[in-house]
Amino acid sequence: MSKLENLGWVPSDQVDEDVIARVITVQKNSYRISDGTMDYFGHLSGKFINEAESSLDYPAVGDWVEVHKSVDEQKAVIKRILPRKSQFVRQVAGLRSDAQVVATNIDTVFIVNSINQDLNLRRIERYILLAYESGASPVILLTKKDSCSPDEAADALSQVGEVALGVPIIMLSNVTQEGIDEFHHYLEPKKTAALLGSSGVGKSTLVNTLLGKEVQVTNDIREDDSKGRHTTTHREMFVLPNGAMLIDTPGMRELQLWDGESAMEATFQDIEVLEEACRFNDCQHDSEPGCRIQEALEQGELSRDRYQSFLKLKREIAFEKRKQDKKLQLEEKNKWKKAKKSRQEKYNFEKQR
Ligand SMILES: Nc1nc2c(ncn2[C@@H]2O[C@H](COP(=O)(O)OP(=O)(O)OP(=O)(O)O)[C@@H](O)[C@H]2O)c(=O)[nH]1
Ligand SMILES: [Zn+2]
Repeated sequence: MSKLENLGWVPSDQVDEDVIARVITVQKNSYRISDGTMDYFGHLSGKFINEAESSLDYPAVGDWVEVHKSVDEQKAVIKRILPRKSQFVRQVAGLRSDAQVVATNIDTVFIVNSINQDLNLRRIERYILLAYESGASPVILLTKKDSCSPDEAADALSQVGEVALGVPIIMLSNVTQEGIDEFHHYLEPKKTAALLGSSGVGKSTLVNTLLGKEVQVTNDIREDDSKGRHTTTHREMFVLPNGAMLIDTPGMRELQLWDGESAMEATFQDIEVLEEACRFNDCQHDSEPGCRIQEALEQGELSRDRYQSFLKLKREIAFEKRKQDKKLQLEEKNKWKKAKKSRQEKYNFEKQR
């Protein structure tokens, strides 16, 4: 068995495993990659940079890349990225619609919320949407079970169950360790997981108990900085003692929606069904008499908050899509301008001959 499989690689006869590695840390334009035996400093080949069309084409934590390794120097030239199974994309603030890939090839994403303070159903919906949009499977973790009464816990579970259709929900406590075993059950060897959730819900505490002190040290990277000193860089992808991988990168904490049309259907299956059942084809589900959505809202079958949240997310996605379309238009225009210029140059050149 190749060492790559310990990093989650699925053997394929189309790929030569000797030249494959996985990106474990990305810092600005420097990459750390691993082939399961050794870590390498990675940098992009000139061809790679030339051919990259957008920021989405650059390597991110979790990517499988084809490399040319130099074992002696622990360096590797990254030649291409293998097709991604899933990707989390973050938007970069600014006028132009631009995006950055935060993490890729994630099998399971844990949506972390604490039960006590601010259990926010709308935020959970949003995270489920993000998970589906990325291509990963969501699992919901409700933390700090120790800080609420059994009744409150049961209430939280039923509320979350209503918005998280078909998504596993685990309640746990880092203090009493209740539910931790069930959580571990979802961390499968050779599969990659990531944590998603607001600040303070207990993500770092979970990661620390998962890793234990010893493992964390081996997962840190020692490298020379520009002044020749050894500095320790925090690795962004860990191999857990049971062989599961965990991605913990700051970018995952700043995720926004990005082209989630199909993910909307998975997240709001109940509303999709109601919309389809509406007997008016082009119903705005606004005030039309006999509208199925309106009926469900009035009868309490569909909560008003959930419907509002659905509409809001839909608007947000439509807005993003318009922004992306504008960007595409602009790029098309530039391409055309370039082509026109080169035609002009060719013409001038031929005229001179
Ligand atoms: N009562 C209780 N407190 C917890 C539990 N888990 C974490 N905490 C506490 O909650 C606080 C925040 O936990 P962190 O693990 O730092 O939360 P985080 O999600 O990593 O937050 P950021 O690093 O800001 O994203 C800390 O004071 C923890 O001790 C739990 O299960 N029960
Ligand atoms: Zn309707």
